[in-house]
This record gives sequence, structure tokens and C-alpha cells, in this order.
Amino acid sequence: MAADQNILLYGNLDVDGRPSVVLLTSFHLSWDSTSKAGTPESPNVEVISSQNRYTIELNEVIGVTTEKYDSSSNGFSSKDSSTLFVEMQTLKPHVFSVFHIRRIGHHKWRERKVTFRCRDSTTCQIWVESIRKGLTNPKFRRPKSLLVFINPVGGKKKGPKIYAEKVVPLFDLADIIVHSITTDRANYALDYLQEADLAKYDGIVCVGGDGMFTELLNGLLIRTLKDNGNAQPCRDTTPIQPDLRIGIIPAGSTDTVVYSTVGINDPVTSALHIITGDSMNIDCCSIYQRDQLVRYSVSLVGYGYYGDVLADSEKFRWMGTKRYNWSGFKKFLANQSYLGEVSFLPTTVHDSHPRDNTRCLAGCQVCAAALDRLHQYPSESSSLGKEKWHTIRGDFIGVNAVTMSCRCAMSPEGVSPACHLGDGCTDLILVKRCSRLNYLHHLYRCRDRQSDQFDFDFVQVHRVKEFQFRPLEDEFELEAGEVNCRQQLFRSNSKSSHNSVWNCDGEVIGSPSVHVQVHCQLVKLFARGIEKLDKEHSGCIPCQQKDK
Ligand SMILES: Nc1ncnc2c1ncn2[C@@H]1O[C@H](COP(=O)(O)OP(=O)(O)OP(=O)(O)O)[C@@H](O)[C@H]1O
Repeated sequence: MAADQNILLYGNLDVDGRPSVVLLTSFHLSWDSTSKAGTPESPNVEVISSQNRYTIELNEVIGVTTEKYDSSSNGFSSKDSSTLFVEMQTLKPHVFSVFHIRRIGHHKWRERKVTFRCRDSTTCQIWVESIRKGLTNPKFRRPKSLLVFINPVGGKKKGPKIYAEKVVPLFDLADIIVHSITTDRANYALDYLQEADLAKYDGIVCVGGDGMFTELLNGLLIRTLKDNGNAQPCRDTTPIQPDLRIGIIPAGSTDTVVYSTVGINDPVTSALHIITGDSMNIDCCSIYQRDQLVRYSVSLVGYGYYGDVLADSEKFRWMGTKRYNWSGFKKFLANQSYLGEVSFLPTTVHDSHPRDNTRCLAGCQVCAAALDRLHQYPSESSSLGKEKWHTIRGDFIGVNAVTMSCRCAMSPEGVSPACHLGDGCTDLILVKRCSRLNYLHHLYRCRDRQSDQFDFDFVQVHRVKEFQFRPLEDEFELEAGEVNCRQQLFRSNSKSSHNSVWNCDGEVIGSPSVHVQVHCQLVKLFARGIEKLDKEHSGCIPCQQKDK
């Protein structure tokens, strides 16, 4: 047992019907049904060292309940006398249940119930109160009060149903006080966050997709600046880390942020990450136009193909999530490219690379090292002027920056699979003009788990701290070697003055010139990063369906 653990309580209880020695410490609830139980007055605490003990980590307990007296049956409706005896006893409960997290594979979490029977109701009360007190350990950082925004029109419009049926019962079980609001327009949550008294909450949660998350992210960051006397953020403004954590109950079309931070878009799993007080810091980009802040982003900022697909898909919202496939197909056929100049400041830290084939998982060392550097040199994240900027001009199908892997159902490993959630960098992916077939090959590899989507001569990827983009008016602005005859042939029927738009976490930004800066671990989420799957937890589909 770790030295910093106190024994809070121990005793002889029946656990799921088997007499056991049960031990509660500040971090664990353990029991052993093979050790000798001892007497109620002097229980045997061999469970501390027993190899056969079962242990639940207290920070993975969802809630504790006592068995309720069933008034509908009047307590006396049972057929035989033994049941009658049990039901009379439940008038004052001497049975309590502990609900804790169970991993059922593919990053999915569910609740599991363990039932403890005590010799009398006083003992039962002592156990329940002790476990509940144990859960309030400040180290667990469990939220007591949450502000929840529900988007009724996101994804398949199932947000309110998902929230009521899957999430509310879990929040009730965990004794979380919730103030929930169903939004009635776009930007309702963003505006609400500017005025609300946020001090009474431990976190804010959205039920929706990436667009809804972006509203909360921007609302919270802008409010935090405002509270610190800065109502008009510009490029000189250093954003301030909000105290509140953000949780996401996935109910959107893409759910990239949830996929990239939890590993799956499952509402129950996300609710359990919130309840258990998981916490992680993720990087955030600020996007400026003419030195004024336009918005904050945590996932994808894309110009060209991704911008065009988003702008086009807005016209087909009635198609639901299929609109992205339809617009994606149309824009693929168009094979449009755009002239532009990208300048970027590469990272000076070389403990990782976009093509190093690693994955950012829970407890990531690269992100931990970035946090250490941030504590050591708090101002290092901004450009110092003495670092070397690089410039690339060309004819781009896409200029994309991803600050997290950007996984989704269509791209299980993400747009940049080795991207880190908290290293203070964004992966800048430049896709130069190429044939449709080559571009299709590149897109196909983004969906494929095995191959490297950057292994093409028309694709470059750089890990950067900051970048800017400006459109070029015509090919004459390109220097020799930056455009070749073949490209000019391809471009014969496209207008060089034509610009694309930016897709910023699923929102369109119209003006093409932008400056983007990454802020290391600026935002706190109710998440822990994607857990590494061991064989036992990789799960099989039939078992998962049984567990639903
Ligand atoms: N009541 C509402 N009516 C109309 N729009 C709303 C309402 N509430 C929120 N919105 C807006 O809906 C947009 C899309 O929502 P959301 O992100 O939840 O779903 P999605 O776009 O289907 O999913 P994803 O972003 O993951 O692809 C958000 O940008 C949000 O501002």
C-alpha cells in the first residue's frame, strides 16, 4: 500500500453475496473473500496484502447508493417469509451499492455495480458516508456543479435525447448539481458565457459536436480575457488559461475533439470522464486577421479543399452528416488549387516529428516535457524574433494546420496521426497541386490505418509554433521553380485571383489572410487522453453489443 494512503475503514461485509474482508483507503476500495473474515469486533485485514483481493480505484467510482425501500410493494407483498424479513430490513437500508468504471474495449467505459451487505443499518450508513467522503478528496478533482449546453440541432438532432437518457442518470448517481440549457440559436452558449456567474460551476459541458465545443472554447477564453480587463484581444494579447474545464458529450456529425482526446465518440464514456474529474490541458491556436483576434481553434484550420467542402456543405445541411461526403466528392472533382504564401516558425524542440509514427496517448511524455518547459520559460511559446521563419510559395490544394490528430469515424488515425495534444505545436500540412488521382491516393491514406499519408512529393508536413498565410494574386508572384509548366497547364481553366475560405474547427472564416499562433496547453478538458488498449480491453464487437 502506498505510504500516502490512509486506512479509512475496514470490516466484514458480504460482497455480491460472498463474505469478505473489505478495506477502504484514501485511494482504494478493496475486498477479499478468501481471507478469513474474523469477527465483527476484530476483522482480519489481510486484504491489505492479499493476492486475491479485488480493488476499485476510488477515483473510478461513479457513485454510491443505498438500497431503497420499495413503497409500491408496501414492503409486505412478498410471497414467503424470508423475503418479507429482507424487505422489512430494507426500511432502514443495510445494503449499499458502489458503481464504478469498467472498460469494455475500444476505449468504451460503462458502469458496473458491486453490492455490499452490512450487518446493520448503522454500519451501512458509516460505509456509505465514508466512501462518499473519500470521493471528495481534492486530488480527484470531481466536479460538484456543472453548466450544460445542449444543442438540439447538432448531428442527427439527438442531443436532448442522449442527454436525458444516457447522461442525466449518471450525473444524478454522482450527485452532480447541473444547470442545463437547451440552446435556441447559434452562438447562444458563447453569448451566455459572457454574462453568466461562472464562479459557482466546476466546469462547462456541451452536448453536441465540434461546432458546439468551439462556441464554449471561444466563449470561455474571451470571457477570461474580459474578466482580466481585456475586451478587445489582438495579436499582442496573451490568452489566459480559464479555471473551468470543458466537457463534451458527443452528439455531433464529426466529433473530432472527442475522438482525438478520448478515442471514441460515446456519450456514456464521456459522461464518466467528466464525473471522475479527469483533467488534461490541450493546445489552442489563436487566429488573427489584420492583427485582430478572429477565433480560437483546437483541431483543424484548413484553407483550400477543407474550406471549400465546409462552405459547400452548409448548403446541404438537410442531408445531415452525408453532406460532408457529397460536398467532399464535388470538391474533389473540381480539383481547385489556390496560389498562396505560407510562412512558418518551426519548433526548435526535436523530441517528436509528424512522421515519427508515434501516438499521443494518456500520460504522453512529449506533452509532459512541453509542460515542464512552459513552467520553466512561460513566455517561450510566443515568437521571439530571433528564431528562423521559413517561407513557401506555391499553388496549394490545401494548407491545413492540425493541433490534434483530428481523428473521426472516417479517419480513425486522424489527419496527422502523430500529432500531440499538448506539445505547443500544430502540424502544418501543405498539399501542392497534383492530379485528382494523386490527391485521391493521399485522401485514401488519411482513412487507412497502415500507410503514411505524407509520403508523396506534393505533400509537406512541418511541426510549427506559428504560421501565416496570404493569397497570391497571380503566378507572377511565384519565383522560378515554384511553378512549373505542368502546373500551368493544369491551371489553364482556373482563375488565379480566386480565393478559398478557411475551415476553422468546422466554422467558415471568409478572409484568406491569417496569422495563427499556438498556445501550449491553454485549455483544460474533462479527459485524460486516449488510453492505451491492452489485449483485454481491445474488446470484440459481440461483447460490446452485449455490454450496451
Ligand atoms: N438551437 C440552435 N439552432 C441552430 N444552430 C445552433 C443551435 N445551437 C447551436 N447551434 C450551432 O450549431 C452548430 C453545429 O453544431 P454541432 O457542432 O453541435 O453539430 P455538427 O455541426 O452536426 O457536428 P460537428 O461540428 O461535430 O460536425 C454550432 O456551430 C452551433 O453554434
